[in-house]
Amino acid sequence: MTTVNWWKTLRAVPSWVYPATLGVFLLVLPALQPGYSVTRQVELTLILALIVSGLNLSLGYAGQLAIGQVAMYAAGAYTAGIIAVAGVTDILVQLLAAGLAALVVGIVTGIPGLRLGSWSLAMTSFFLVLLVPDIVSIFEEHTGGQLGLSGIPGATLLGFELTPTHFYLTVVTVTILWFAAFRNIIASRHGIAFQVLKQSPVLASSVGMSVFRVKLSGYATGAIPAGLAGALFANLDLFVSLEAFGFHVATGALAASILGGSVSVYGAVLGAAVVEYASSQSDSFQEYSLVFFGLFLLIGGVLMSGGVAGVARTFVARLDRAAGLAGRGPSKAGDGEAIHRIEGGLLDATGVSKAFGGNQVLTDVSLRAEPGRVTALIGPNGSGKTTLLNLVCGYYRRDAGEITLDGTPIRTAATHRIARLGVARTFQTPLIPPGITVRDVVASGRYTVEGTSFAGAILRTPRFRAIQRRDRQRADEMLRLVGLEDVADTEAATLPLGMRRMLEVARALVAEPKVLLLDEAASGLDEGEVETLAGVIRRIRDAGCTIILVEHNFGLVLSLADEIVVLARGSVLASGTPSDIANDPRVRDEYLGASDADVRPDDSVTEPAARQETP
Ligand SMILES: Nc1ncnc2c1ncn2[C@@H]1O[C@H](COP(=O)(O)OP(=O)(O)OP(=O)(O)O)[C@@H](O)[C@H]1O
Repeated sequence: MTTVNWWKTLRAVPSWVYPATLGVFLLVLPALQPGYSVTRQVELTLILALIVSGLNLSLGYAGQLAIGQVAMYAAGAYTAGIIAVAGVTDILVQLLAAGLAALVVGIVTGIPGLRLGSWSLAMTSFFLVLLVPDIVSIFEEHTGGQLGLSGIPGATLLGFELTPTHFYLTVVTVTILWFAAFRNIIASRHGIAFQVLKQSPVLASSVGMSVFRVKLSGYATGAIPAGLAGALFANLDLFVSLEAFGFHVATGALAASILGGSVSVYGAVLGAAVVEYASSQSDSFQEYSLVFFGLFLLIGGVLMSGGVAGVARTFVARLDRAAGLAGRGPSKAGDGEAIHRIEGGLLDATGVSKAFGGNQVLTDVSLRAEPGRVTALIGPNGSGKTTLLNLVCGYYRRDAGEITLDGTPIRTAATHRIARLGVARTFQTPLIPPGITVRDVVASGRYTVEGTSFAGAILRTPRFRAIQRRDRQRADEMLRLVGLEDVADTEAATLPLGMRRMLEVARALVAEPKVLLLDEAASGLDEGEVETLAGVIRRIRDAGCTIILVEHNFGLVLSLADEIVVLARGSVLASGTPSDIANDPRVRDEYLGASDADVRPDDSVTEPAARQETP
């Protein structure tokens, strides 16, 4: 068998089989009688892996810079220890209580940290770790203060005392179950939502996500495994002391996360294994642990971009390419793809004004976009086109004027609520999150269509599976529409600009919006790509969608638009049909900048003379 065939055989095996094999090996390990030190090493590694996985979830996937996992670990350990001393020795009850305690700490500290924005969460979580000794001292009577919490009775399960082997099996089982849950979350739309949010809150809200809720759910969910780890730790030595929750542990967890690859599920186990093994090897490692952790951070973060998991992914991608398993190139935009009827909405902006400080960007601008029509918004650079789109989407608050959708005023400035009303958009610079496939990028546009819970995602309920199937189906339809079905499994961020622009159109369209805002969707495309885009826009329009097209490509505008609104210095200079606009001398002077440009409606695709590159 050649190397290529070996690789193809390995890749044909479902990816969950590899971690499952490791899980089974750890479960049968006691039968090999490995000795106390090995089982203890495995237990400590898995406890650390649980903490690190929480960090991967909140920091790596959801992008929340916070290192409070150690405080949640402490909350879990003390909760389990205290209730055990009080007589509740059942490990299941302790795990539940510890997970809940950690979740509460995550929510209570996450709300102010995230509400205040910027670096607040990082600072809050930093102080949280500093607060642990004080809180332990305040409740000294229960926690044992500086002396530690001793006298914890051995754990039981449904009335039976756990032997050391039983306890080892409990640690392995809890870790396997959590990692299965973690993997299911990451592979679900919630995991994709975290990555969308990490790429850009603006993008997240444009597909209807509440940025605050998604951030909080990422941060708080990451607390749960730390709490479970705490409960297991309390039962390991039946003693809990402050030493286990210091900064060196927080830094060790961070080092393990970065070394294993923070944007990965199983990288947490790998990173934890390296850190735990190194810590157990010598006393000098313990003494200079911060220096070593710093080294691990450098190796994982700088030398190996994305840690060991990142290196492994690159390696796999290379072997896939060599074996011909990578996606094919783009196909022709699918003329045959049936596009559903879209209920377009009537978008009416009246007398809209907006100033940034002393800079009056829009003055008394009105625009009416109707279903089944393309309304183009054109004008020189800086005339306020994108600002108007941003006011429609709720990114900015208008100073004056009214914007209505089907007669209902859009009063809220919450972008995700406006997106849920049926307003979708693309961006001047495509916003495509790294690390997710083309299909998942499109499916992320359906985040608010048919809600699914975390529990549904973890347990893979029939409802969750049905919604996931529909997400994939609709995403594939959109990909066929824009001609990207052959690259559906490719990492989206690696696509060239033209394909990323098409991808944004597919993502915006997948939730069947009433109004589609296209912000310079043809910018940077070659002639063939512009033609493909024009075909797609016509089909969306014919399906009934309301389209507002901000575009510098005057030829494209003339060939596509049913109505054109020309902005100049923040005011409407002219509006009318393409031929009205093409023949309007004011437009030719102001916008085209050449009275002899002689642009006719049937002109080929050309850039206006006044076009300057936007930064
Ligand atoms: N958040 C902001 N803060 C301050 N000024 C802003 C902001 N957003 C836009 N502007 C200003 O508003 C004016 C209009 O910008 P806008 O991006 O809306 O123009 P545009 O017509 O879309 O230009 P282009 O064709 O280059 O994209 C510019 O002078 C810009 O500097």
